[in-house]
Amino acid sequence: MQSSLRLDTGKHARKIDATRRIYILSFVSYIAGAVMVLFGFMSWDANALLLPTILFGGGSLFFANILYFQLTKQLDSACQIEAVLVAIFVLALIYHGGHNNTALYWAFPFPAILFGLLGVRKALLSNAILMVLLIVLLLQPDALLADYKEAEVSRFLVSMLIVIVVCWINDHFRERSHEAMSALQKSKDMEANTDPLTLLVNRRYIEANFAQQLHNYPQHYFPLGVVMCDIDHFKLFNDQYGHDVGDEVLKTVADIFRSHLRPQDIACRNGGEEFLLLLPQTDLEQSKSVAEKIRAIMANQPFMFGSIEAPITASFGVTVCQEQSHFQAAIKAADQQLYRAKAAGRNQVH
Ligand SMILES: Nc1nc2c(ncn2[C@@H]2O[C@H](COP(=O)(O)OP(=O)(O)OP(=O)(O)O)[C@@H](O)[C@H]2O)c(=O)[nH]1
Repeated sequence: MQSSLRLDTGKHARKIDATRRIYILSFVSYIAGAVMVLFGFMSWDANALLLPTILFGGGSLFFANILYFQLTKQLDSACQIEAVLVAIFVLALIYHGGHNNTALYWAFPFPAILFGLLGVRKALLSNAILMVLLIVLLLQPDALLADYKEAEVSRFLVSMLIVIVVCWINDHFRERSHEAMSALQKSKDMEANTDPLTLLVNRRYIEANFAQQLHNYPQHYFPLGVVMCDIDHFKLFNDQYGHDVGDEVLKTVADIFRSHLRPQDIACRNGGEEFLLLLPQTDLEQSKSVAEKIRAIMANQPFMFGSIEAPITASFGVTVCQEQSHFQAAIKAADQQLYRAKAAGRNQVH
């Protein structure tokens, strides 16, 4: 029987995070691409083609990458390609010096862009690589086309380092707080969907989450065996042994479901001493034989608790559901079958 609830808690958060990355990818590609092409025109000089080439080339590659993303929807690869483009562009621009040697100023937004595109760990690594390459490049002024002042270079490197560290701290704790919030939400959802006594799912889970699963993935579920199970004469048991011992019976019954149903089957505490078993891809005949197996296990294994040893039996109503729109009707039909099993003398499957 399924041991953990299938809840869509994290899915929504992941979707929002993907949207954030798509915004950054689009912003960098379209805006930075357009700015680079514009600067390419502005710095056009037939005798000095390197800077316009860097700018036109960079701009076109950014446009090509966003086109690649639009066509393939491969967000991870598009972000990784974008990060490589960003790094190459920064290095090329700093090597050249840009217009009037102003290239160093343009490097400052890129650590934040890398964090936005790649997530904390990969961004930290790529920023560290970028930083090392910048240091190697800038500490060999003779190898550069640009002409930076010594004081300018040292202040640039220190400020870049500060920007990277601040971005890293910011993103690291943003990610940690998201993880904590999503864990909290998950545990709240689990609590709301679980019966605290038996730790089986409750009716709320069936009506909200499971019904949605049926809608989303009908091929995984239908035909769906629907079994309603109710402990016989439970009131008498409670009256004779006390409510606490009755609780132990409910827990024992839940353990029987956990040990004897398949991982994909779902056992729900429907309320009181009534349970609903949902058996994916199981026809009526198979569902009846599952119910019969559980009935026999319960009937042949007396309930033991301390010095108490008492027989426990249950009655079962079985039906099968073929499509989502009949789900509630199938539960009702299983309930009517259960009523017949009770009326026919209990401890039986109908
Ligand atoms: N111990 C315990 N008892 C519960 C719990 N929830 C419901 N019950 C009891 O379950 C009993 C159900 O009684 P009835 O609905 O009359 O059914 P029954 O005695 O099992 O009789 P049949 O279903 O006709 O066989 C009631 O006495 C409820 O108090 C619970 O969480 N713990």
